Parts: sequence; C-alpha cells; structure tokens
Amino acid sequence: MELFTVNRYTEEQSKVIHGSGETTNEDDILQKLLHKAEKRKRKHKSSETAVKEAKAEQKDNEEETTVQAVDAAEPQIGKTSTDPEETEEPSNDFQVVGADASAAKRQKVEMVLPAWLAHPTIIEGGSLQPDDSTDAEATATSIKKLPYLEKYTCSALKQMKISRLFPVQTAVIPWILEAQAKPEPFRPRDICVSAPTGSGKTLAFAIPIVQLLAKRVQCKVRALVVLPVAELALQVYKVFSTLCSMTELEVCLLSKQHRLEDEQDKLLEQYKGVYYSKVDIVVTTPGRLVDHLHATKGFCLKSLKFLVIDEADRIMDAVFQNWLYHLDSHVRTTADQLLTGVQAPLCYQELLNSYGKQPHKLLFSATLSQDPEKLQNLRLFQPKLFTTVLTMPVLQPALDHGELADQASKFIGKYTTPAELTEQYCLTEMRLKPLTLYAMVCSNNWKRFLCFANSTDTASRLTFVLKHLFKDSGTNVEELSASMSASVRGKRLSDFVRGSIHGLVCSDALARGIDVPNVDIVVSYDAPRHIKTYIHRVGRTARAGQKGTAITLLTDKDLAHFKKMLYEVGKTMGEELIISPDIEVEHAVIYKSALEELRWRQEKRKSAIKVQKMIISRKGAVHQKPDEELTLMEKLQRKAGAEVVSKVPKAAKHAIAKTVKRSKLKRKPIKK
Ligand SMILES: Nc1ncnc2c1ncn2[C@@H]1O[C@H](COP(=O)(O)OP(=O)(O)OP(=O)(O)O)[C@@H](O)[C@H]1O
Repeated sequence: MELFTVNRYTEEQSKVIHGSGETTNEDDILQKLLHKAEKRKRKHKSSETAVKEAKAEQKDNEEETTVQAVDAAEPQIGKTSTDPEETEEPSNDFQVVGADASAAKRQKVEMVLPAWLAHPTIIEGGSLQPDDSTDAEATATSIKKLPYLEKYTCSALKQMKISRLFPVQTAVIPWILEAQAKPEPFRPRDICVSAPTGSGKTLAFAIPIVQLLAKRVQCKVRALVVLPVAELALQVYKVFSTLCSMTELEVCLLSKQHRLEDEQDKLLEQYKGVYYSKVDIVVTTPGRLVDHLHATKGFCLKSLKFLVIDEADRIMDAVFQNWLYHLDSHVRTTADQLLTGVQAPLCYQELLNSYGKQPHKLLFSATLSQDPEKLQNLRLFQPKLFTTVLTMPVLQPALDHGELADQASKFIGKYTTPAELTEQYCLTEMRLKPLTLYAMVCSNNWKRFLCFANSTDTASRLTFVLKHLFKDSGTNVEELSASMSASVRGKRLSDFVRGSIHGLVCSDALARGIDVPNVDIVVSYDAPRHIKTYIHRVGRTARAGQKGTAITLLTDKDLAHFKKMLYEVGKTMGEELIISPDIEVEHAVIYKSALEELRWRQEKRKSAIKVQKMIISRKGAVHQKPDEELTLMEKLQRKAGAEVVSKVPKAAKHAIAKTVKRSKLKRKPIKK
C-alpha cells in the first residue's frame, strides 16, 4: 500500500553504483535538485514578466476600468500556464523550504464582500448645521412636515430643542417604521448603521422604537438597548425617557451604578406568585444584563421585539461576560420552557408568536466593523447597511461615476468624521509635552477642552502637572478617568457642563459616545494607537453641526505611525500647529517645580502600595500558619476574619520613613 512515499538514502544503493563506476547516488540527487530549482526560477520569472506586462498595458489604457485591465492580463498569465514545464507531473521529491515561488511576493487579492456590504444604502443629505441648509432642505426635514412622526414625538423633540431631523435620522426612522408595518410572516431585515460621531444616531433608533411600542396593551420588555459603559447607558436612557414622557411606556436603566435589588424592584412586580414586567424598554450595559439574566427571577425577554446594540463594534470586540450567549440562551430557554409545559402559556397564540422569534437587531456605531466574520456572531437576518462612508471626498468621484461595486472594498475600514471638524497636529518633544499643552491653552485662552491620554496613569500625572502649572491662572483642570467611581465621574462631567471646570483630562474609557455639549477643543495628548480611538476621541467635539477642533500632540517617533494610520482610512493629517520653542525657557521654573512635586507624589504613592502589599501578605501569612504556631494576636486576627491588623510591619514602616526622608531632601525651594 503506497499511502506515503518515503525517499531515503540507503548505503546499499550507494555501494552498487560505486561498483559499476557510474556517478554516485548523492551526486544524482544533487543534480536533480539543482535542475528543479532552476526550473522553478524560470517559471517564477516568466509569471512575473506576465504580470509586469499586464500592469504596463493597464497604465497605457487609462480609460479602461480595473476589471478590463485584469481581463487584459489574463491571457498573458494563461500563456505561462501553457509552458511545458508547468504541465509536468508534480514531483515526489523532498521540497526545499523557501526555494519555490511561495516565498515570492504575491499579487494582492481583491476583497470580495457579501452583497449587503458591497451595496449599502448611502446616507446622504445636507449639513447638520441649521444655518447652512437651504430653505427647501430645512422644510423637507422639519419635524412638522414629516408624516411618519407622531404628535407626541414632535412635542418631545421640541422639548429637546430639535426642529429638524439629521440625515441619518431621515434615512433610518422611516425605514424601520415601514419594515415593521409589514404583516407576518414578513420579517424585517436587521440593520447596521455607520454614521459619524455626533450625527444623531441615538434618536435614529429611539424614535421608531417608541412609536412602534406606544400602542402596546400589556407591559413587557419589548426593547433592549445595550451600550458598553454606564455613562452612555444613562445618556441613552435620558433620551428614551424624554421620548416616552407623553406615552404610557416605561423605561428602565440597568447599570452597575445602582444596587441590583433596587433595579429588580423597578423591573418586576409579583402578584399571586406570578411575575409581571413593569417596564417596556430596558437600557443596559452587557455586564449588568448578564447579572439580571442570572439573578433576577421572572426577568423575561421572550417578548423582545428590538435589540439595539449601540457602539456595536466596541461591544462585539470585547467579550463582556459573553453577554450575547447568555441573552440568546435565555430567550431560548424561556420559549422552551413554554413548550415543555414547565411554565403554562397564557394562550396558544402567544406561544406561537413567541416561539423561535428573534428580535429585530439594530446595530449603530461611528466605526462599525464591516468585517463579515465579526458580524456573523450576531446571526443577523438578511442584514442591511446604512453608511455615510461613501460620501467621503476620496470616494465621492466613484459614487458620481456609478462605480460603487468596484469601490466596495475601498470603503471597508474607512470612517467619516463630522464635516465641521478641523483637524490639526503639533510636533513636540516627549519631555515638553505637558508644557506644550499648557502653552496652547494659555495662548488660545481655551475654556472648554477635553484632553485624552492613553492610560489612566498618564491622565492622573498630567492632571497633576497641569493643575500645578495653572495654579494662579484661574483655569480649572480636573481628571476624568475609568479609575474613578461613577458618581465622581458624573459630578466632574456636570461641573464641566456648567463651566466650573474648564478642562478635563480623560482616559480612553470615556472617549466613546459621551455627549458633552459645547466642547471646543479635543487634544490627543498621547497619539492614539488605533484609528477607531482617534475617531471617537475627536468625535467629542464638532457634534450636532457645531464647529470643533481636534489637535494631536506628536513626537518624532509617533509621526510616521499616525500619518500611516490616517492615510489607511483615507484621511490626512491636517494643518501643523507651531508652538514657540521658547516655552521651555519661559516657564522653566514653574515646570521644574511641577515635575518635582509630581516625583514626590509618585514616590509617596509607591511606598503606600508597598505597605499595602506587605499588609496583605501578612494577612495571608496569618491565614496559612497552622493554629499552634499563631501568637495570641494572630489568633484573634484570624477570628475576626483578618480584617484587623495590629501593626504595620517593621519593613513597611521603614519604607515609608525612607521615602519621606528622601522627598524632604529633594523638596528644596527652587531658585529663580
Ligand atoms: N435632529 C437633531 N437636531 C439637533 N440636534 C440633534 C438632532 N439629533 C441629535 N441631536 C443632538 O446631537 C447630539 C449628538 O447626538 P447623538 O449622541 O445621538 O450622536 P451619535 O451619532 O450617537 O454620536 P456618537 O457616535 O458619538 O455616540 C446630541 O446632543 C443630540 O441631542
């Protein structure tokens, strides 16, 4: 049985050939290999020339489309395939790794997308700025003239000071309303919406959901809105609450900012052993949703009609306790329970309606992943894509010439930023970055700016230095990062909105979705590592048609990566902002003292952490020791659950004393 052919060098063979006076077996093999390598080289060369010729032909004939150019190249490539060497039987000999054409550079493969991604619905339309829109445009999008908006929606919009809809809203709202109006068994297509930051995506899903649920008879959870962080969930909850204020619908916010028991009370009520939902729309974070799916008895999602995933790419990228799996299995279990009779159905029709029904999925983001593999996890039903990306200047000519299908692969992975956004960058040195930022704020007298750092640690240190620098200038700068409690973050944000804080230094946890009104400037203190981070950071300004500026501080090391990152998504760097090199001399004294203070604080912090660790390890040691080896104090400690530690260990005391001594030595007054 010749399943495997093994070529092996045997001594007998070699001896026979030696005896006959012919060439040796080794020589034979070597000759064969050399011959084959030569053949492969020739073959590789001929295919390369074919491709070169095809490219030259393509260049000559510029009017021809890309497809025609590829067609022209095909016969050439065909010629190489008729090469007699190519028709040879594949060899059974050993392959020399790296010797064949596989190591050579291959032609780039064009991306082939599923039809729904290749043929999106383009969100076009006027500017978000009311002053810029023509009279006709303003009338067409005026909320009074739109027949699909209910009266209560118009009143709620007026309350929000909104008089006309934005392009993403005029495209998506009527589409959802129409799709839902069709009778069963028609099932609406799931949608993915990719539109710039601050373009009004929240209302694009909130309005149709409220209008479609407003006529419900019994209160059940029919819409679930999932957002990545608690702040965002609160923001969306407020929008829903305003829209529902003139209807009977109830909205509930679930996030880790509240006690689980309190949320359970808001969600359900029990009557004669049966649970009844008190809410129609649930706005939640994935983590909190999983908590309730596991811990809240009677929390039922079998009537779910809408599943909205806002900032969808962020939610899909992160695992978030595998929330989708839990949600899916929960929806299925409830239906299965009904079928197996564990829970008696109220009526047969309800059972029929609920079983196997999937909610209408609506995905929104400014940086929506158009990677089919990622989207596959959501099991979207005949999805439809709404996008603004094709209105980008780089892709507009293709759109005008009707070459949309050819351009499909080019818009994937590209994102739009608001038209009202001005992007700039400033080259500086690493050691001077805080000073550069300080000089910018002072010279431009910024009073509403956000500054993003790549980590909470950097955000904290930068805030410290800026506070020191701004000590006597009346500019109030504060930190806002994920390391703080939600209530502190909420307070800082509201102070910023009120104007008592002028600048917030943030970590990226808050870069997404947060809608802070009237932010004039966004500074990327650290160059963003990913394009999505950049898009969301700069999206905190220039929202809802307002003007805004985004400035990125770059060191020489960052420059190339940043440029490449923008280029890949069809964007450019914008104008360079020049800061006088004299700033270092000008603010030398105050900057030096700020850095000294920071160093002292860091040391203090380090030793505090050291002490903490020692205390913890000591607590651990008390628990691990056998009973007979424990001192009386340790026995008492263990009895008290090791909550109390009698004294700070000697080594820890020493560490603190050493740090304080050192810092005292260093904190000498700085001479001017
Ligand atoms: N039609 C409108 N007219 C005026 N303002 C609007 C309109 N629609 C939304 N807004 C306002 O625009 C701001 C941004 O809206 P929203 O938060 O929905 O944007 P977004 O597209 O979700 O942004 P992001 O992608 O950053 O989350 C909000 O303050 C909202 O009140």
